[in-house]
Amino acid sequence: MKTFSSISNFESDKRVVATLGTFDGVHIGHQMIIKKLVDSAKATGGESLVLTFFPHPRMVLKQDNSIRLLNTIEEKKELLKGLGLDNLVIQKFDYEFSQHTAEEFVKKVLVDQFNISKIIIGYDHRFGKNRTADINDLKAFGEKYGFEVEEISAQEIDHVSISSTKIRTALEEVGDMTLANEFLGYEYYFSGVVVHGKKLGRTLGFPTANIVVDEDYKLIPKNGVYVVESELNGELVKGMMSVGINPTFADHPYTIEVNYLDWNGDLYDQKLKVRILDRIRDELKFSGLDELVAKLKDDERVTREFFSAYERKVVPSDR
Ligand SMILES: Cc1cc2nc3c(=O)[nH]c(=O)nc-3n(C[C@H](O)[C@H](O)[C@H](O)COP(=O)(O)O)c2cc1C
Ligand SMILES: Nc1ncnc2c1ncn2[C@@H]1O[C@H](COP(=O)(O)OP(=O)(O)O)[C@@H](O)[C@H]1O
Repeated sequence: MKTFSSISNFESDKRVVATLGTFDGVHIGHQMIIKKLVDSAKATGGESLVLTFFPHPRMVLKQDNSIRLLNTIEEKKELLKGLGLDNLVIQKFDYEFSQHTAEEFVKKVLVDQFNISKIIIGYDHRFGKNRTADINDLKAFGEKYGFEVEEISAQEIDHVSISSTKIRTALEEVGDMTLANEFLGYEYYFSGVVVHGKKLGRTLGFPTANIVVDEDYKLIPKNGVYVVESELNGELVKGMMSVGINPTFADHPYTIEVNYLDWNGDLYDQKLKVRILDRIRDELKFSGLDELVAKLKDDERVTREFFSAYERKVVPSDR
């Protein structure tokens, strides 16, 4: 897969089958669209292309920096590459770009720059300045400029009834990993670097790798305790993760910490990828360390039980 950092950098001598959107999460609804795109490009001897925008239009137009996204740009690249996409164009979405009228966008970008033979798009897609144009306008432009428009119907989209917003809400408000992972079609994951903590974990018999996530816009599920898995030095390792402020300790900062089961070694400064499989419980405030350690032992038991019954319904992202 080739990645382009702007529309104007794109070049290809083949005609292109394109789609556009944010594709946050690259969930199974998105995967269906990308599959159509890749198949259609193969069938016509052309190349597939996804045009995506970064930062998220909501961050720019509504100046809403509180929005957390399911994927970092790096993750999106990885997921789209795995689906066999030929070209990913990441256009900086800024005020200037948002001012393109629908026809300017179609002519300058889709026709002159991408030379599309076809665009595949959802029935409810709106585009251009102030989102004024819809699929019927796009079809009219298609006739004018000579490209096909393949509409993804309401039935096809509603059939899966999945949206990035639903997944974000499930993770942020409930911590519902089962629903999120089912909708994503892969196990939700994040990456980050292991930093030094308070060195308390080891004294409790549960050392925890404290992870600082790569991008601050990456959505981390609601505070609580989770079953996770990582590859450590090439070995698949089970773990339990605590996300939150650890209320047992006064003024504890927000941390993301993983205790890996049956594993011992130094993880400082390593970059880890953590896949989140299930939620165990909310964070609790304990009366003392004994009570905390008793609960950690219980969490460990729950984690082991989870794995002994776990049947993978979805593929891990990197396999
Ligand atoms: C699986 C797991 C669950 C945890 N649950 C809680 C909790 O409910 N309440 C709490 O105050 N701390 C909780 N902790 C955090 C520990 O109390 C402790 O702060 C941490 O393991 C030590 O941090 P350190 O790496 O900075 O030494 C949990 C830790 C783990 C690994
Ligand atoms: N099973 C394990 N799970 C997590 N980290 C471990 C494990 N065994 C050893 N470690 C190491 O111990 C560190 C965590 O120990 P801890 O006492 O909690 O220190 P810190 O407060 O710096 O995180 C990890 O960063 C890692 O280098």
